[in-house]
Amino acid sequence: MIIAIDGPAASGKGTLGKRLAHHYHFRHLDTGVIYRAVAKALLDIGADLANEAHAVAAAHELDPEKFGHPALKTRAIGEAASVVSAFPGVREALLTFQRQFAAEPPGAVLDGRDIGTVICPDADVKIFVVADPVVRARRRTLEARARGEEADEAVVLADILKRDERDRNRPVAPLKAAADAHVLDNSHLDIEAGLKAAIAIVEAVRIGSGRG
Ligand SMILES: Nc1ncnc2c1ncn2[C@@H]1O[C@H](COP(=O)(O)OP(=O)(O)OP(=O)(O)O)[C@@H](O)[C@H]1O
Ligand SMILES: Nc1ccn([C@@H]2O[C@H](COP(=O)(O)O)[C@@H](O)[C@H]2O)c(=O)n1
Repeated sequence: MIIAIDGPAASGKGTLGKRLAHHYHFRHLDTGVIYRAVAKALLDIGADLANEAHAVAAAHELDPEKFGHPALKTRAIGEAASVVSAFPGVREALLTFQRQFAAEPPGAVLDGRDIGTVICPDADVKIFVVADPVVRARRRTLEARARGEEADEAVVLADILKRDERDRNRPVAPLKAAADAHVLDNSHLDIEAGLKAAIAIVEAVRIGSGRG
């Protein structure tokens, strides 16, 4: 089974994806870290983020062993990732890795922006996670502060809105819900309640498809 989770910045995709994968004993891939890793590789060597050829080369040279690097979490890398992810060549370079990850048994949960629309259009279950931007900014600010970073909620909100705008309006693989996605608004749900709602969606699909 493949579960595709998409949604805007800081909507809780990764948190939900990780927990859903744990619940079903599936593998989990936060695809945002891949684009963040491309951005970090470019920033580390002082390359111009606007240069598609450099970004494509960096995408081809990625080392998945480094996807857990804590520096990938920063706001600056998220912003840079949003710039390089708009290059069609970068997305093309990363397509096979994501599809191969999704195809391996026993099942996979992938979260990102284009999982249900481009990477796994035939996913068994598609969930589009949303939350009020102010709620998302508050959660992200608390998360950064818990890591010991300074964070201003208004700046975080502006950053989230800017990134969503860019991700929604790029010509290739824009952020959007697949036509057959289930929208899950967690603005007023805690993490456990969000997980429960997602499991209910997955189970309804399994029962409907005769696999329950
Ligand atoms: N339902 C929830 N209730 C409260 N906090 C939540 C909930 N879901 C996620 N969070 C918190 O919100 C923050 C953002 O969540 P998360 O990193 O999962 O979002 P994301 O959509 O994966 O972000 P990104 O855009 O970076 O991929 C984290 O601090 C997480 O713990
Ligand atoms: N499937 C995806 C996942 C991410 N992106 C881009 O990367 C940026 C960072 O992603 P996070 O999930 O870690 O916030 C994001 O703003 C997107 O531009 C993507 O294009 N496709």
